[in-house]
Amino acid sequence: MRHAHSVEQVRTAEAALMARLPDGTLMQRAAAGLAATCARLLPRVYGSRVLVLAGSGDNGGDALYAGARLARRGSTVHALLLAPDRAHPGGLADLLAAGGRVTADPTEFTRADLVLDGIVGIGGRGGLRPEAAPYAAMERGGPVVAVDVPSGVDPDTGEVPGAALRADVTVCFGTYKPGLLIDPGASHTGALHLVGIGLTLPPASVTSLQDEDLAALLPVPGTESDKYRRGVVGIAAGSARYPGAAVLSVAGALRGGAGAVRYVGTAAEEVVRRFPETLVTEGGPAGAGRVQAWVVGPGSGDGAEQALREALAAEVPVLVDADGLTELARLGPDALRERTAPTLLTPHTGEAARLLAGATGDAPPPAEELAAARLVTARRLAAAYRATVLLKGSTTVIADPSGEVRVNPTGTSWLATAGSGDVLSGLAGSLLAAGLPPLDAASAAAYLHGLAGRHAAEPGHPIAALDIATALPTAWRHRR
Ligand SMILES: NC(=O)C1=CN([C@@H]2O[C@H](COP(=O)(O)OP(=O)(O)OC[C@H]3O[C@@H](n4cnc5c(N)ncnc54)[C@H](O)[C@@H]3O)[C@@H](O)[C@H]2O)[C@@H](O)CC1
Ligand SMILES: [K+]
Repeated sequence: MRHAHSVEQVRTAEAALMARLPDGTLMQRAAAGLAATCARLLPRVYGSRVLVLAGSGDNGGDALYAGARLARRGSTVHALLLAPDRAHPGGLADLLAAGGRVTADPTEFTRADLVLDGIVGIGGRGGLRPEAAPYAAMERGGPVVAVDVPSGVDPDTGEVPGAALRADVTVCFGTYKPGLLIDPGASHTGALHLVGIGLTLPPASVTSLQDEDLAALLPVPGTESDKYRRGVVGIAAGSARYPGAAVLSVAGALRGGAGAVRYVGTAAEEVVRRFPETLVTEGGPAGAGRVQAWVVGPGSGDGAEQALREALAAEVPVLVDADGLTELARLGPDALRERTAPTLLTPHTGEAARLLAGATGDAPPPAEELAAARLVTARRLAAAYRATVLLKGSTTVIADPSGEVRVNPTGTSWLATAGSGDVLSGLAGSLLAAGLPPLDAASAAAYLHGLAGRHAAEPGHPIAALDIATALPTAWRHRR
């Protein structure tokens, strides 16, 4: 599991540790890790040219001390001070003592072999200030190494309110920060490199599944298993107008580890023709046989209202997607109030906007606004509906009403194709039926779906939604 801690959590842990250690110990640990990473990135440290962009806080201090270490190993190190009279005094003195120099020449940004971004770290708020903003747009050949956080990225949320540096490598201290894992911030970090500084941390505010976590979550049938024990997932999807959504959702469900898939709706003929192993029932969820979890909404069209009401009345986990979400937004959070079993909502940002409007009574916010603030949006929806929310997009974020958040690390932009979400809904529903709690089911499904997209698009070409479902067994088997 990758753990990310909020700025507040990091500050508390740092304060506790600093109280026990001699002054400056933590900063030296950070600077040593930083300089070591830079040395690995440079073909040769001796004779290389390094620029330190240093802001007014301790982030600049880390960068200046790391610059001093590189200068002692023979690099020509320049420091460009964004706030010259407030630069970290100890770091600047050490750099100068090591033979480094201060420069005011911005062209050094393009000339240097390596740039250290020490403008702001976890103390940064708002976009870059005018004196630093031009560096966000300047082209470079060699690497930019961000110190703790690419400057301009909000460390807690991944929001990028203005200009922000783009790094090739981000060296973060003590723990990952949520903003490094969530777009748009995540797209600024390059490779992430964690340097331990000895912090004792509380449970993370945000986590991200890794390969071994997925392996532990995926259901594997035992010798005693039969199809009912493995779970039956019910799919209430598709309509005369959108029969394809039913086929795609069933395709995802069949490869998600449930023992059986039961389909209810008007697209039964198409579903069975494509997947003869599907159990089909006329009518809605209420009249269907035994089901351990429902998926309701993909392509349901006008049938969404009835299907949603019937599925929500069942005392089993329910995943609501697509037209089901539009209907839920109309009903508002009250529609879930009586439920005792978990509910999982899987909106894209447009549906999230409608759901928020349904909860607040305000006009739906612009979807782009929600895409820029994914963590906050997922948490708000989870709290408002008291449901687990999987917010789809360039970084899929899954928020539990308990406040726990998972960020999905897999995926490819080729996944943004019609019907891709229908496959995801079936897959996640299948994992719910197999008994995974909603946060695990949703994060395992997003992880596998992203990997399947990558496998299907390998080495990089357009894919159709059914290709994703077809690649799920490969993703399951190989995982990476
Ligand atoms: N506190 C600690 O024990 C440690 C801190 N470390 C480093 O210290 C950093 C945090 O240091 P600080 O708390 O001094 O904060 P920062 O250095 O991140 O930034 C604070 C300074 O930047 C200014 N500022 C805020 N937003 C800005 C913006 N958008 N543009 C330009 N200037 C802006 C503030 O006025 C303040 O002077 C960490 O990210 C990490 O790099 C590490 O050395 C490890 C130990
Ligand atoms: K930085």
